[in-house]
Amino acid sequence: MSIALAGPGPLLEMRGVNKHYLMGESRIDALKAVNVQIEPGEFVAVWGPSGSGKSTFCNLIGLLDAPSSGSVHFLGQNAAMLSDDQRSALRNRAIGFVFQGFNLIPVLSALENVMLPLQVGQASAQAARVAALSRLAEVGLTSHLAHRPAKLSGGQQQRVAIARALVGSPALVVADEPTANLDSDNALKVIALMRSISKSDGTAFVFSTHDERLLERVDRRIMLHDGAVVEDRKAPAGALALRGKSC
Ligand SMILES: Nc1ncnc2c1ncn2[C@@H]1O[C@H](COP(=O)(O)OP(=O)(O)OP(=O)(O)O)[C@@H](O)[C@H]1O
Repeated sequence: MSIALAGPGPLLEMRGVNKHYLMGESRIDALKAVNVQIEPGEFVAVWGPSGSGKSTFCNLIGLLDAPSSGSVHFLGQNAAMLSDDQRSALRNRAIGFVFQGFNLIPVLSALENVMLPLQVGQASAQAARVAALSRLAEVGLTSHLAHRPAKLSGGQQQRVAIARALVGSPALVVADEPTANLDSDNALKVIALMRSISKSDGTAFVFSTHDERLLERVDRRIMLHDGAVVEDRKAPAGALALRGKSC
């Protein structure tokens, strides 16, 4: 069950967001005048060429970084109005992350990796174990609970990472290039898995990719070019239901 919105409105909103980085004397405009709303349960790809701003976009919607100007609103709250502690608490409670390099802890088993976010959040070991077992079953890894990451394939490691992102029942999962280290078969499987969980749990997923083949599997695609949104398109009604059958 996902966390409910405090009131009516989108799950996440970027309003007039600009983000620049300073590199010595030069300034890099990584995002320019971005206005985007993400609704609860949406399954969205952010795509574009290298350097177009996808990681910057993911960092901002995950409340990992702040815009240079404009604002990011999550669950009805302007992230800039929160203290660092409040922002961290909101992020820990309501946002899950999946990374390109999986970022699992090598000395922990699959089960322990998935339990960890809840244990850091003060849940009892028993409650963390129950939730982690359920999420690992959801990603089809019940038979690999005791495996350490090195004993898992790339696709299996990313499924553990997805289970870990979901274990706290977030409202939003942000995945920055989750398929970049996977072969095309595993990439399609990981996207199909994320989409199926998004539909069954009502969790919004936003993932970045430069792989156009994955765009057929999403509800909505947002294209970035040189930091600007140049396309924001929803899939035609019914198209995904047909495609979903072949996932
Ligand atoms: N911490 C940083 N300091 C300086 N410049 C940065 C920083 N992070 C990103 N940039 C620059 O901002 C622009 C957007 O980068 P970003 O990583 O968001 O793009 P991307 O689409 O994710 O690229 P890729 O697909 O190669 O990962 C690029 O020009 C990049 O060099």
